[in-house]
Amino acid sequence: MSIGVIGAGKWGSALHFALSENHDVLITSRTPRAIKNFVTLEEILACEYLVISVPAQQVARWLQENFVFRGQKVLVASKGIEASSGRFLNEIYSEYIPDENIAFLSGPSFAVEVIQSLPTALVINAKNETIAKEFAAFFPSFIKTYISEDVVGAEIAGAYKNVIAIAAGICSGLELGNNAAAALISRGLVEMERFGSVYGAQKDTFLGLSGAGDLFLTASSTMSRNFRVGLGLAKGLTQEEILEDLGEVAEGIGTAYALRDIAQKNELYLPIATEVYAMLEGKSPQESLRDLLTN
Ligand SMILES: NC(=O)C1=CN([C@@H]2O[C@H](COP(=O)(O)OP(=O)(O)OC[C@H]3O[C@@H](n4cnc5c(N)ncnc54)[C@H](OP(=O)(O)O)[C@@H]3O)[C@@H](O)[C@H]2O)C=CC1
Ligand SMILES: O=C(CO)COP(=O)(O)O
Repeated sequence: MSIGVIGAGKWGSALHFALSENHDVLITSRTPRAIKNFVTLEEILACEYLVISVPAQQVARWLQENFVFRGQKVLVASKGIEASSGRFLNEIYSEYIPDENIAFLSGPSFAVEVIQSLPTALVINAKNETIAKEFAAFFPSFIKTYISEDVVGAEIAGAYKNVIAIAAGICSGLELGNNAAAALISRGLVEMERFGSVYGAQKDTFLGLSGAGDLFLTASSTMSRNFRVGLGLAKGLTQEEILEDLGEVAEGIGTAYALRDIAQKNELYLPIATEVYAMLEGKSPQESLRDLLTN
């Protein structure tokens, strides 16, 4: 049995660390690194189990240019919706990997805490229960794992909470208070669930680790990159300035563009996501938050 991680960013590296507790795990990335067990992509693709942590906006291109399906079982660790097409990750991956071979990771999990072996709970979501259980068994004891069949629900929850986290960061940056933050986060959860229901997602997914759990984590902490994007917008910084400062991926940005497009095409009411999109496009955060929070 062999396991390989693709993408040595913050999350891929943390997952590599965690999975290595009980297994010999290989890792690769676009940029080579002098770390233990770092190998070529070709070697990783020969593994039986793959964990892929390539940012959502790059996944389609990465698969097209690099991926060869040889019957591997794949755990997708990214969270986001493709901005250019509005496609969910499970749709993008389905062109390369059959449903029975793929699982999606969700739940509240800052990489910096996983890398310190702090207690964390994750959900492995897959249509094929056997593969979900196989991946769940690889995690060390400090990571409690759950399994679920609600792939689309987990995916939407994980992607959407990043957009709400941006809004929460703006709310905090504008010093609108705890009442406003609680209103925004709870309305955000309702908005995520309502959006998910259009795609057949289960309500319970939004009430549990993948939804409320991950939303509460990211929408209330400066450890979240997406929350920090919100803080930057509240200061009046542009998207470009914020991203340069951050130096890491903030999936809520691309996902806000994707949601705005999906909302327009399908006439869906997504008030918070639509305002986040508008602020990313230059609308005043004060005006947006007033529109969201007051009569
Ligand atoms: N950080 C966290 O706490 C968590 C993150 N996630 C999700 O994991 C995913 C990855 O995030 P994270 O690792 O934190 O992000 P980082 O910004 O730390 O790293 C992103 C990595 O993606 C790689 N990358 C960027 N562009 C490409 C490309 N075109 N082709 C191939 N690889 C590319 C880079 O590889 P290289 O450096 O080799 O160039 C980089 O290391 C995101 O979807 C995020 O939402 C999920 C849960 C927790
Ligand atoms: O998804 C995450 C934690 O579960 C990480 O969130 P950020 O990308 O906002 O840091």
